[in-house]
Amino acid sequence: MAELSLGVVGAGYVGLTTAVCLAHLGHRVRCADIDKSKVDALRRGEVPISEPRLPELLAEGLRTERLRFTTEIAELRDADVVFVCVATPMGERGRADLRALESVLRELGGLLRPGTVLVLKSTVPVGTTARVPELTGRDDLPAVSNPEFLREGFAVRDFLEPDRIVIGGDAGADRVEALYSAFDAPVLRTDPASAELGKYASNAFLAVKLSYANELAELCEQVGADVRQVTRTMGLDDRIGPAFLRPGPGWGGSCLPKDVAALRRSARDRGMRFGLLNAAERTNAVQHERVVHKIQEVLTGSPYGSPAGQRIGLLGLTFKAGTDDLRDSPALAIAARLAARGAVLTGYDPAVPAAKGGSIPDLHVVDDPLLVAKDAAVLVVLTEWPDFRDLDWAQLAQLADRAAVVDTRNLLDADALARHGFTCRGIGIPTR
Ligand SMILES: NC(=O)c1ccc[n+]([C@@H]2O[C@H](COP(=O)([O-])OP(=O)(O)OC[C@H]3O[C@@H](n4cnc5c(N)ncnc54)[C@H](O)[C@@H]3O)[C@@H](O)[C@H]2O)c1
Ligand SMILES: O=c1ccn([C@@H]2O[C@H](COP(=O)(O)OP(=O)(O)O[C@H]3O[C@H](CO)[C@@H](O)[C@H](O)[C@H]3O)[C@@H](O)[C@H]2O)c(=O)[nH]1
Repeated sequence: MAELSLGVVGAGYVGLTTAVCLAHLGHRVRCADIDKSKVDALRRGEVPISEPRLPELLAEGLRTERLRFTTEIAELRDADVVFVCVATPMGERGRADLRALESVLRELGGLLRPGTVLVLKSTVPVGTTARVPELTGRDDLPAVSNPEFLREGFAVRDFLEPDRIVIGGDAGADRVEALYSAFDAPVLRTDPASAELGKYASNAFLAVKLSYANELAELCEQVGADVRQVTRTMGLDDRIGPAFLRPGPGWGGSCLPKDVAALRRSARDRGMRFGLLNAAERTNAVQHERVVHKIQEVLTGSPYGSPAGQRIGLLGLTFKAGTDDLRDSPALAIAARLAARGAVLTGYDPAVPAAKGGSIPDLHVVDDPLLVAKDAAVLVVLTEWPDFRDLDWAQLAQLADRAAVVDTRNLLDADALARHGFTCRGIGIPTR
């Protein structure tokens, strides 16, 4: 297709990935962000987040001069299509906070040429795309909802090889579809409301599935079953599928919690109680507490015993492996609960340097897993980094006060750890 001039607003996980990938596909892309230090870093070819392939694609875009970064949104005025990718975090009473998005749309309304297509890639509540004329003050800017489904840690891969592309809208939708013509993925053309809701519905379903797995893990412990075998049994049924059935410390990240809350709230605003979402959220909060109880049981012999004054070593701080993102991390939620009860916490994460972790309250972040083990009464695996399997567990056993592990991701080989004298308690599996 003919090379288009594209604009992207927001250079975060979604905006930066969109910008570098569209430049990679041969388009001229201007990416605007209000964060000057981020823009300066990107111009130097430095990627502020940890995502495979982003550095190479950024370098390529800068080298070919197809990709440029700016703090001036006005530089997007000649674009044929503008992708809006700013954050829509959790706001009051669970509602999506649309202030950044609304302000961007107002600004764009003051500068774009008639006919420029506005693409909402940010996750937005039903009805937001329909409000674009009101927010821009223009009726000559076609608006399309094109939700993004990429996962952190796989951002580039998921963008370039998506499971599906959803394009909600009428005017302008053909031009957006053409941008994706090189992709081998089903394209769903929908109305804007269905596209917007499809995004929330997908994330909320994943959250429900995870809460189900976490609750099931608890039942497994009660009845003496092994959740790994139970979920394998379920996952081999094509109708269920094996993904998103691994129990853990709770689901987190910058998307699932805020999107479940926003969907629940938008149902509530229309007089509907979406009970399943309430239950999934409640189960998630309970999961944090279950992990704390498990740790307290290992420390004191009782799930309700106090961890005050005890040294606890945390292995993994990010919300999942493969990312350096700490936003809404269950690991930090659990750390906060333990710290509030007087535990003394040290943490290590391969993606979180001590300098960056310095801002986490009540947690001393170190750059060496051995320092986490030193004098610890228990080690807690909170993120499923595969590197943790290969730690020098013999040395950790020598450094620790007690050789005890709570493995909230069922990551470690309990038999191998037992050879070094460790007891290892997982989630939903028989204790060794
Ligand atoms: N992170 C993900 O994995 C992911 C995946 C799919 C969809 N989403 C959705 O995409 C949206 C963006 O998420 P994200 O994680 O990329 O956010 P982010 O916080 O990583 O990035 C947002 C960027 O927007 C910039 N920004 C804020 N106001 C601006 C303005 N007025 N003008 C220009 N730039 C501005 C910020 O400085 C920041 O760099 C959200 O709606 C999110 O729900 C996120
Ligand atoms: O079997 C599993 C799978 C995931 N998780 C947890 O679930 C959370 C979310 O994981 P994931 O969905 O991989 O994270 P994100 O990168 O935030 O991606 C989700 O949120 C994005 C933003 O909307 C969407 O685009 C993606 O499709 C959607 O998967 C994390 O805490 C994981 O540790 C588990 O506990 N067990």
